[in-house]
Amino acid sequence: MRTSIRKTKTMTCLLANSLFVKSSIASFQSPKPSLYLSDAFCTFPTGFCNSNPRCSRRWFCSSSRTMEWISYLSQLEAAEIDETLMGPLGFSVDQLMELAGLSVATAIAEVYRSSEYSRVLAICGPGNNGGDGLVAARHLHHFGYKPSICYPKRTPKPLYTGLVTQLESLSIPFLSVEDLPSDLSNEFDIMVDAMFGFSFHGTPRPPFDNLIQRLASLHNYDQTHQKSPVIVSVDIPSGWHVEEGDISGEGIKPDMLVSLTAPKFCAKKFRGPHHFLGGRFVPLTIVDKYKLCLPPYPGTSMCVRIGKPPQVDISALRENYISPAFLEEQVEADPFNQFHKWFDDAVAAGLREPNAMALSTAGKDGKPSSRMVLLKGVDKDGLVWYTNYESKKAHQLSENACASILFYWDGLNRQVRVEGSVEKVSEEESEQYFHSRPRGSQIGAMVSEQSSVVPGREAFHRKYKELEDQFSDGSLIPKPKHWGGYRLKPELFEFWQGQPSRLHDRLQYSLVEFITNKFSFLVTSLKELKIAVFFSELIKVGVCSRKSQKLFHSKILVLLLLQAICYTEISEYLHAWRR
Ligand SMILES: NC(=O)C1=CN([C@@H]2O[C@H](COP(=O)(O)OP(=O)(O)OC[C@H]3O[C@@H](n4cnc5c(N)ncnc54)[C@H](O)[C@@H]3O)[C@@H](O)[C@H]2O)[C@@H](O)CC1
Ligand SMILES: [K+]
Repeated sequence: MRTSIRKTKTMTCLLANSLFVKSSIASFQSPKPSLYLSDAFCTFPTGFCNSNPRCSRRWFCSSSRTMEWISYLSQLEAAEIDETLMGPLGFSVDQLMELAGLSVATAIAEVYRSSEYSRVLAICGPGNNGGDGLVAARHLHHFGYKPSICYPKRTPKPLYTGLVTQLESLSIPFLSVEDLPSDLSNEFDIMVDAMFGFSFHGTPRPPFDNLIQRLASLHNYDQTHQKSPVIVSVDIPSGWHVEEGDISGEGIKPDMLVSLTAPKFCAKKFRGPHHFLGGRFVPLTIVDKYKLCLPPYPGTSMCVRIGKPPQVDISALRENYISPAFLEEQVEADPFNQFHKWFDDAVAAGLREPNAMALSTAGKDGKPSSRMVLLKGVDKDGLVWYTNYESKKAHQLSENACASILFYWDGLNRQVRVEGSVEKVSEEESEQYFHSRPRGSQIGAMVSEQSSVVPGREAFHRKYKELEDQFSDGSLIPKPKHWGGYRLKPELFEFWQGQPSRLHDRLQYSLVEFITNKFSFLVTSLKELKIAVFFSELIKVGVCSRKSQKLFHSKILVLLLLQAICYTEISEYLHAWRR
């Protein structure tokens, strides 16, 4: 496709503009919602509670930040579980420590990006809690952070000396207590408190008493609105009573607590914004024996947030996009090739569902609707997705066959907008794709009466089950008449690359602009042709010399040639468009 490319440097905040929320929304009177069949993209969230039927130790806590049903352990139980894991259950301390430290590092990385919080100080104690801190520091190094370690009471066991050697081989600096800068706030963004865990008792002895005090006093900076490092406590905020919490009220107030195995009783007193659970190794025997209620871990994650995420000031949410410049010289002449290039980048970056796109349509009333759908094909003819032909989008497209598609690839700071006209794909194409889908999805499409109010999930599931039984012999599941694909034929592509300070790069390919440019060329050249013909007529009647006559003839020839090229380009384009 031949198109014109236009580049716009913009200083507006593209996302903030489009996501602006009106505060008057609260006054909107909503009737009781009906249960609708959802659009294809939406996946049902997996339950958070693993609903252990054997769980009787539910903790109902009034704190809005704490999960209502999670189990908490006493100091004795924590020590017992530790012994059982490393005794009859066959775990080694190295294994558990590695998984615990990895959980801490992943929880940190989930909340505090290395681009903003790179400088980490891990203060490690003499026991296993200190070991977790050493392991977490190693993983954080590999995640792109710059950790330093303060490890004043080293344990001369092979496990710990090995961890130290591993860190030294990565050139991670070890700082003595004396070497620590007098103002920790200036030097570090994250303080990992890995001094004491569930075996702590009494009051902290030197040098940890002083180190704990220094961490506790960091919060004074908050009060003076200076930037202070965030504190991440491993398993227990060091110095807190394992069950009673911060008895004096003057202890460490961590911003993040990563409870390991299960939270200990003191965690009920945690008031920071980020409470995570790590240590994804608890076997069912332990769950049963201690009647634990623990949340399931999402996907392959090593940590899970427990407690509500903090309330945020939406207006303060902003990202400074750091990405390479996106210049005209670098782009493909054909927007489809450019799209493929960026799509491949999104796949290579491991982004989840890079084919997820927001589809916006509007019916004859002009009121737009958007929803996420999945791109299922792209070639020179356009972009294809499949859906229910009785859905709202289908209804709107029947009234107004134009749509806008938006891809947002977060990890790459990229957005692609595609606009154009839409038509149904052929029945054969829909049939072919329908039968390539998993049988469950094929039955789902038969069950679905999308965008209609359903009596309830029960009826919906019953129908699914009936059809599943009907086709359990593996026979061909017929494509429902109301199911098929759409193809958007692009008229405009806009590629957006986020840049620092909102100086984003946008490159636009516009077919309309291409045609407009070509026509304006034709009009100008026709005018010139008329003038040239007029003068060559004058020559015929002897008004001009023979020399000028030759000049006008060659001009006429050149103009005719250019016009022919222009006509060919336009007809090629129109032909491609009508395909
Ligand atoms: N399943 C589990 O039980 C797991 C436990 N792990 C970690 O292991 C921790 C428990 O480890 P440990 O049992 O080694 O104990 P800690 O790391 O909690 O601390 C024990 C050390 O602290 C010293 N200590 C205790 N009270 C003190 C005080 N008042 N002043 C100065 N020093 C004091 C002790 O002499 C001992 O050297 C957990 O909190 C957790 O971080 C993880 O590594 C993996 C799994
Ligand atoms: K700790």
